[in-house]
Amino acid sequence: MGRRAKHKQGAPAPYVDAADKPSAKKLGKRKAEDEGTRNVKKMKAGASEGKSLSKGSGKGKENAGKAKGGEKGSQSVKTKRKEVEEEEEEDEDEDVEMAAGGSSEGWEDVEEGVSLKVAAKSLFHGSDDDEGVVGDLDDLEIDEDVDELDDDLLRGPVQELEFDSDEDEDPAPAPVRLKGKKSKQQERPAKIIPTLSDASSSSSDEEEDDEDEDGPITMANMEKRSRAIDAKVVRDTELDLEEMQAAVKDGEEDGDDFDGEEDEEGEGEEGEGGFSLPTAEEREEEKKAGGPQVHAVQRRMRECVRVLENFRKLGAKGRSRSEYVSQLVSDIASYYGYNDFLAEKLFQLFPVSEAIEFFEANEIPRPVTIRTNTLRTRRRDLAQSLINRGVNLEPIGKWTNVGLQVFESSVPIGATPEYLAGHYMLQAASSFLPVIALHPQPGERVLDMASAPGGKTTHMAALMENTGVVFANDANKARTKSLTANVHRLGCKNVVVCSYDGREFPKVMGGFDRVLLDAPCSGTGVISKDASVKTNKSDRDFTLLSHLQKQLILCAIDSVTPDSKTGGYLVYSTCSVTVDENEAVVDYALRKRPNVKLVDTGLEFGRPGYTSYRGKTFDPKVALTRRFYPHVHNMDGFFVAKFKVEKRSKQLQKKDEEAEGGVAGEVEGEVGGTSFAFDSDEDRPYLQESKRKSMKAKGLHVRPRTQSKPTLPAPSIATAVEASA
Ligand SMILES: C[S@@+](CC[C@H](N)C(=O)[O-])C[C@H]1O[C@@H](n2cnc3c(N)ncnc32)[C@H](O)[C@@H]1O
Repeated sequence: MGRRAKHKQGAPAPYVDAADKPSAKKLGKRKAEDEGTRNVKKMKAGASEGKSLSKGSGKGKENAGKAKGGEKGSQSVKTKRKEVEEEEEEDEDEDVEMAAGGSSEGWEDVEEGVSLKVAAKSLFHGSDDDEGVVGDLDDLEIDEDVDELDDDLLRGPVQELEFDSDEDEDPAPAPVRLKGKKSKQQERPAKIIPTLSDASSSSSDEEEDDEDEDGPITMANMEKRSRAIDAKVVRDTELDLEEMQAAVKDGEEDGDDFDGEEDEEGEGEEGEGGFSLPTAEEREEEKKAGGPQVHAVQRRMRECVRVLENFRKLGAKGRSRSEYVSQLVSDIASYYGYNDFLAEKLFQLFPVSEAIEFFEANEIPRPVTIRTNTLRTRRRDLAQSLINRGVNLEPIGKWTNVGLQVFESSVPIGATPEYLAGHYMLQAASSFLPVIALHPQPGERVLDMASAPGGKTTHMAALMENTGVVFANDANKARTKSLTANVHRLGCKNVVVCSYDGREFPKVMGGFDRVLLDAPCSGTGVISKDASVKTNKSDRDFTLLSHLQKQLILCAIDSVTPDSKTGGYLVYSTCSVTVDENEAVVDYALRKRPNVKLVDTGLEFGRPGYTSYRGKTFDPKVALTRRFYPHVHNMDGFFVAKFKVEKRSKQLQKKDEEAEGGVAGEVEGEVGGTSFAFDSDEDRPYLQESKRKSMKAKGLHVRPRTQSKPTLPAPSIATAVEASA
């Protein structure tokens, strides 16, 4: 609850409306195209006309005018939200529940499971630096499985949740009728981004495809239509990229930067174009008066984006860039419902206007997708069966041969006979990625170190054709129940479920050909499913999570046998977009384990990982990692890195053991005598800083710092471009 999608942004407009109202910016560049090809941004423009703050609207005066016209409301953002909430409650409650991953049921188990907490606590204490740790996992809200939809949708149909509540002729789980209010999924036909190879192979099919645009999807035309749609989305995406690069270039030419460090003053006139940045006093007054009005916030955000994109020309004299940034971040936080800390953290990841697109995309649910279980059926057979039941679906894209995107359904997609028979898994498209990257082979010995509820485990079992063995581990015993249930339902016979803290590997067991570490994380990539992330994450959570992830990744590396004849790989993934949980962890692993190297993920799309970020420089090979974003790829925010583990030279091994000193001895593993202790020296300043903050928050006396604060400076323009390449 408390999501802007619910309170401020109307349901995405149906196709036709959306076509009539593309964003101002895009209108100039693109002809109105087949609505089926519209990506998330285009839809958004039409869907939230007058409300959306997407890139186009950020620049379009037209929209600014509309927002101005709507300024008559006298309520604050919060009051306004509350009112809208009441109005919409009946219609949308179920919808939001679903979008949030419907996770309430799946998550209740998590609370019950104490094993993780106990184990984690003891392990933290066992580590080198537990004095510096001011909390443990008890205090952490780790994202555990919001990228998996299986548990949620098992208990309720996708479309049914979105239909009029008075359609009670078809109670769940019986099929619901398609008449009446359209589901959001119907209104939101955006495709998940395909690969460029899709585009090139499909051009000849496109015209034909247009002809049967309105006809039913059949097995015969399904692939073809999908390819054509994919191709158009690719074109859109390329245009978006061009636009973004042009915007960045403009900024460069104008001396604009994204690092926020060079806090120069603007040259423009204060009040130019009817907008003037509030002073500190005005902001204070606004706060006292109960916060800004919703339309005023919208307008101010647009104006700030516009100014920041061309600061030298548009920034008011005497006002600094950081004042605009600070105003914008504060408005983003109140408008989208984030705490200030997280709003700023996420804002810093992108160039200004792209940041708004990211926040906007978090308000829109991602497409519903399913993964064919090839142990039980073939995708074309599954698609046919579901089409016969009234499900409107298409293959996700060329990059997966098992995924289907569900657009609408007259039956509960989580309770069809095919679902119950294990023919498919309800699974976010992003969740396919780490398994594709790991590429497990038949006959191998594989470890899924943090596996519940088993979306990726069962995918791996299928790729291995039920041969070899997958050890599916999860520290949370309660969660292994749903994991076991999925393993059974999908007919995986090569899976062994176990429950250890991942940091106990390879002591428990080692010598794996491949390891997947789909790490516990903050979930900043799945905010559209779990809006609680917006407010429940603090600086300290990220410090603790990053620390845990670094410990886990070293254990995962040491669990891989470099002697593997077929493998020797580790894939590290998270459903988070923060650098601390991704590139920083990967870079740490590279430094601590010289016997591993990053290799290409084999994924055909995704942005390269940051090699430098806010003053921190990572190994250049970190560019081989891949980032996925809701606003770019129309899938959950995700991160994937693939490592090849090689033999350690005796010298290196000795050196490492010496460097790790006594700590290595504490938890020495079984595999090849390799040490796998976590060396947390480099985290110590961060942990200490976190402790300071926590003490301050409690009103305790804090001694002055002995060393400088471990903060990272803002990103340079080069970094921003690099990240968006
Ligand atoms: C992102 S979820 C995994 C989702 C899973 N890979 C899938 O595809 O269904 C992260 C999981 O890590 C588990 N976890 C948290 N801390 C852990 C630890 N120290 N060792 C092992 N598992 C842990 C959580 O219980 C949670 O199930």
